[in-house]
Amino acid sequence: MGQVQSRLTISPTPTKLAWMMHLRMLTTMHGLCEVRQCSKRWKNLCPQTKNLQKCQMSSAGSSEMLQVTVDDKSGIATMTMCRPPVNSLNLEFLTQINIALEKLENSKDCSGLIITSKIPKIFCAGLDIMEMYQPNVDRLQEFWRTLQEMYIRLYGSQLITAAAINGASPAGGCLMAMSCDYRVMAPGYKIGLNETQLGIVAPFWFQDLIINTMGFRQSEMALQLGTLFTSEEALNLGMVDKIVPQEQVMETAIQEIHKWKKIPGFARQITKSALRKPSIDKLHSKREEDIANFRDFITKDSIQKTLGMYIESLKKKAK
Ligand SMILES: CC/C=C\C/C=C\C/C=C\CC/C=C/CC(=O)SCCNC(=O)CCNC(=O)[C@H](O)C(C)(C)COP(=O)(O)OP(=O)(O)OC[C@H]1O[C@@H](n2cnc3c(N)ncnc32)[C@H](O)[C@@H]1OP(=O)(O)O
Repeated sequence: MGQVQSRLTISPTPTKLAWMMHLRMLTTMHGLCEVRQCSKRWKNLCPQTKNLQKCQMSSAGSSEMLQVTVDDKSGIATMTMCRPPVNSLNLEFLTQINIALEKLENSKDCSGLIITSKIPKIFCAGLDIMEMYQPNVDRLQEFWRTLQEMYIRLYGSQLITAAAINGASPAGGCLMAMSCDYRVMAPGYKIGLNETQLGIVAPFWFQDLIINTMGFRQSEMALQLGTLFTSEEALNLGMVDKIVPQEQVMETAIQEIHKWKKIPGFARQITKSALRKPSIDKLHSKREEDIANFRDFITKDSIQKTLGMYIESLKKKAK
C-alpha cells in the first residue's frame, strides 16, 4: 500500500472550500477517487449493474482498503472495510474513511449508511497499534486528529447509520460501531472498550460515547475493567441492538434503515443532532488539548514499554 508522505491537515472546523481543497489534494496525491466520478466509471465498466454505484476508494496500485457502494434505488450506502489482517485503523485508512463520510454526507442521493467488514470474523480491531508504538510525533498527532475527525463525522452524521458487526470489534472498532445509530451483530464475537487491558486509557469522548450508549454504571465498570463483551452480553447491556446469524447481518441492517427512513427526515435529524451535539461540541472545544494529552501519554516510556509487550503478546498468539 502506498504510504501517505505528507502531513495531513484536517482542520477542526474547516470552511467548505478549505475542506474541498484538502480532499482534492488527497485525491490527486493518493489516487483516491470521487464517489460520483467513480460511479460513472464503474457503470461504464459494468453496464449490467443498473442499480449499483460502486466506488473503490483506492485506485490501481493502492490496496483496496475501503469499498463504498450506493444503491441508487434505496439511497443506502455500504462502506466495507478491507484492510487485512484485522482492519486496524491507521492514518491512511482513517483518512479514506473520512473522505468517504464527507462525500456520502454531501451526496443528495444517499440517505443511509451501513458500515461492515470484508475480513472474515473481524469487524475492526481498533486503532493500529503500530501507529502508537515508537511513533513519529507529528504523525502521531495527525493520526489522533484524524480519529477525532472520524468520530465527529460519524456520530454527527445526518444519515441514518448502522453498523453491521460481522466480527470482533474491540476498542476503536467498538467506537466506530457505537457512533452509528443502530448496531446489528453476529453471535460469537467480542465487542467493547478494552483499553485498560492494554495499559492505556480511553479518552473522555470514548467514555462519553459508551455512557450515552449504555448508561453510566455499566460504562464505568466496563471502562475500568476493559471488558470485551460477547455479542449476547452486549445485547443485554444495550451496546448492540440486535443479534442475528452471520449471513443475516447485512440484510437486517438494510431492513432497519428502511424502517428509520419512514420517519420524516428533518425531524429525525434535528432530534439526533440535539441528542449528540453536546458530546461533539465538547470534543470540538477540547480538541487540541486532547491531542496533546494523547501525545504526552503515548510517548511516555512506561506506556511504550507496555505497548511493546502487548504487540509481542499479539504476535506470539498469532504464531
Ligand atoms: C492521563 C491520560 C489522559 C488521557 C489520555 C489521552 C488519550 C488516550 C490515550 C490512549 C488511547 C488510545 C486508544 C486506543 C484505542 C484502540 O483502538 S487500541 C487497539 C486495541 N485493539 C486491540 O486490543 C485488538 C487487538 N487484537 C486482537 O484482539 C485480535 O487480533 C483480534 C480479536 C482483533 C483478531 O484475532 P485473530 O483473528 O486471532 O488475529 P490475530 O490476533 O492473530 O492478529 C492477526 C495479526 O493482526 C495483528 N493485529 C491485531 N490487532 C491489531 C491492531 N489493533 N493493530 C495492529 N495490528 C494488529 C496481530 O499482531 C497479528 O499480526 P501478525 O500476523 O503477528 O503480524
